[in-house]
Amino acid sequence: MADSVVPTFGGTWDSVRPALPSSILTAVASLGFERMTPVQEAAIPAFLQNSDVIVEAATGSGKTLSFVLPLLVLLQRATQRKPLATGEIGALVLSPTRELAKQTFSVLTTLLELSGLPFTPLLVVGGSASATATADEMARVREGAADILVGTPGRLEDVVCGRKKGSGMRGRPSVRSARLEVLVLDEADRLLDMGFEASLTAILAALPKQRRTGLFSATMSEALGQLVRAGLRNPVRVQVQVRGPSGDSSMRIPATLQVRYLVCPPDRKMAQLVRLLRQGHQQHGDEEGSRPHKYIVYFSTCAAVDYFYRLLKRLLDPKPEAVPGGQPAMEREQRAASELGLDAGGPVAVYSLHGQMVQKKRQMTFDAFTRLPAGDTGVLLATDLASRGLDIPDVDYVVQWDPPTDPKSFAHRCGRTARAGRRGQALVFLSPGAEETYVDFLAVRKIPMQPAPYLWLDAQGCVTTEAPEDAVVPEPAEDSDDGEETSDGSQDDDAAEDGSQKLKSMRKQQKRKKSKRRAAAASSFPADSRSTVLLELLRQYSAGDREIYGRSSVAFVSFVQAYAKHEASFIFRLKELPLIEAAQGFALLHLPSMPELRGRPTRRFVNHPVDTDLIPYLDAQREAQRQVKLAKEREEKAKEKGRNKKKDKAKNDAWSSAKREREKVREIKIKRLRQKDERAREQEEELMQRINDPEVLEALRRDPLLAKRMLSGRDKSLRDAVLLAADRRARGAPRDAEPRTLEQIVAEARALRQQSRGSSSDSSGSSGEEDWEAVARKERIARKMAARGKRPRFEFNPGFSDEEGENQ
Ligand SMILES: Nc1ncnc2c1ncn2[C@@H]1O[C@H](COP(=O)(O)OP(=O)(O)OP(=O)(O)O)[C@@H](O)[C@H]1O
Repeated sequence: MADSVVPTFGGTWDSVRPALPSSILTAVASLGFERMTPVQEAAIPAFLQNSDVIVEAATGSGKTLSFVLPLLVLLQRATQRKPLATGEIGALVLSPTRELAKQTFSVLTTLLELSGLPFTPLLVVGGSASATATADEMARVREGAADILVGTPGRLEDVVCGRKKGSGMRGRPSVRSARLEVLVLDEADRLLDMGFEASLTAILAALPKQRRTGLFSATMSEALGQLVRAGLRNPVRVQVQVRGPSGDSSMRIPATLQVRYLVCPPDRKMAQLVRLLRQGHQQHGDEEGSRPHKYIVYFSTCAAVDYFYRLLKRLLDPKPEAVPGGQPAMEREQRAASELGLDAGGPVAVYSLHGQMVQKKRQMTFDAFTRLPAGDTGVLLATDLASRGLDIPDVDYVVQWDPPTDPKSFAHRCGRTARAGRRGQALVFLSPGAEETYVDFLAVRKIPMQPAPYLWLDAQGCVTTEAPEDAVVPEPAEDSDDGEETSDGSQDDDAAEDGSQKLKSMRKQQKRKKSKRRAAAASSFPADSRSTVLLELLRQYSAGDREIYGRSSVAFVSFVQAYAKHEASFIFRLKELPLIEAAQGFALLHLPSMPELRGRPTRRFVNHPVDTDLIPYLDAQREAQRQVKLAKEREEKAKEKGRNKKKDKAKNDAWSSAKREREKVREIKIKRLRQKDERAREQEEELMQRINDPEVLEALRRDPLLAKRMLSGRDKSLRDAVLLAADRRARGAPRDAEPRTLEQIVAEARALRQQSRGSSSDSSGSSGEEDWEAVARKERIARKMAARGKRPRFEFNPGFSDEEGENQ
């Protein structure tokens, strides 16, 4: 990359008023800095004149020196008459991340060494590389060996406010801050965000009101609402803006930074990234100093960084031990990679950096990437942990795989390149559709972007911006990926009956049109077969290495969750994100089960045929451990199955015996009923023989209502009548000349019954009762049989129907 320094510098150091001490002038001269940057020129005098300052200037414009130099000068002034006592601190610098705190600490240490000023700085950050380092740090704080503390809010709160680690309770502060002269909040807008609220409030409360406070950031105006919390007094606002290319508008990014965007479906991002890395080498060959060789690629989540780190490492810098099948397999893979133009320019060193890594590894990665040998190509995959303040030398290109959740981070991410007058490039991938409005959104925020061309591979595997002739634009997809229905409009015609329905129908139509437009936008990209081949290659990596496979779904799910949390949610709408393409872009073997995929056209996603349980770890020891674990799980499952079988059997047995019991009871009941029926039948037959007395039958026919009542068992008198008739016949009594009514017959029967009760035993009565029950039963049976269309076995027709009887 060209080292050309754009003339963005101001006056010389000795022109500062009030003048900087000679020790400081010597120090900056030793650093090789001949002139001040515009922000230094404006902020240093303001801070030195005992004003609180709020400084906003583009990334890489030299803000660190803008506060470090005045801090040293103010501290020197304050301690000239009365030096700081043991345990007293004179200045405090707060940074949002450990990396940034370390970087500031290093600048401070260098300046102190070069200037010979008698102050001792101390770095106070969490997660020290070793327990010894932490103990050492604390011992130095206790001994009062520090005049200037630089650190992160959490740890500084412990030291300044005396919070007891872990308990959250206050103890005795490790330092005395009554004579604190200068407080600096670097990346102040981030520190004033909610995440640091508690620690920051506690620290500010512990510091004296009489102090100089400086707030510094590239996106300071975003935090203006919270400034009052920082306890500033009549602050001077320093805002350094950059002239745009047309000279009329101001920009929030360095003039040497070219920011571009590429609209492409999410499944093309990987191919674009890889081609971008290769393009740099291709355009500039090995001509040292002219080609980009240091890239940072930002992802929204730690899991995505972890996953893509493994994929890219295997793709761009393969090692035989990282390939299943060793050297021969690696050579085969390299041949495939060569067809995709991946081998041009030699290996690319891949690094990863995010907040979930242990501090030691974080530091090692950071150092390794910072000291990447000249001429080597390196890519650092990072989260926003590395977006602010980090001054990594010679970063040429910043790629944003996803736009940041917090829009403020966009400028900070881009600002890792094009620092201190160097040139740099930044690229952000946007999905077709709603995300394209991000360009206007950033333009309003004074970050202008230009479109970037889509990168292709020609027949020789070289990166080109020309689409190959055979690249065909596919037909728009039938099903849109936004979960909205795409029925034709005809069915809505009926719905437009009243006003509200009309409105509803119009809205539906608008929605459909929008969704079709989006689908058309997504599918208007010519097919890129080699991008698909690349994704297939990555899927193969995943299918052969559990280390990669295990992280794939987690990365994708975390990406989707982060997407849903975008602060610019009116642009980044999960509903409109083509999730299936995004999953393909993550080279997933199968879609994870997640609620966000409900209603999406998942049929478009082709699952990989591999049995995912059989995917091994390449590390033999880890795989052996997994196998042991699997065996244990299988054993446990088998045992569980056995236990379940027993349980099931017991359950089944219990159920069967209960069933048997129920059947037994039923059989007994049926048997009893049958017996009862049999008895009833016999009784009925007997009764019917008796009732065949023509006189009784006649009477029954004549008085059907009474007959019905009696036969239905509500009046047992008929039974007596039958008995009487039987008696009369037995006695050979003559029939009356006049036909008798049923009532007369019954009355006679009753009288007779009374007589016979008086003279004979009760047994005859009881047998009579049984007969009458049988009569009632008989009548019921007759009715049932009639309903079934059968004739009763006995002839009995009292001459009425139920309905007639009831209705009368
Ligand atoms: N006067 C100067 N002349 C030349 N280089 C300078 C000068 N001042 C600072 N630099 C260099 O510019 C680079 C960027 O400086 P610095 O890290 O202070 O930027 P910054 O404005 O704090 O950026 P950010 O907003 O990203 O934190 C550093 O490498 C630093 O050494």
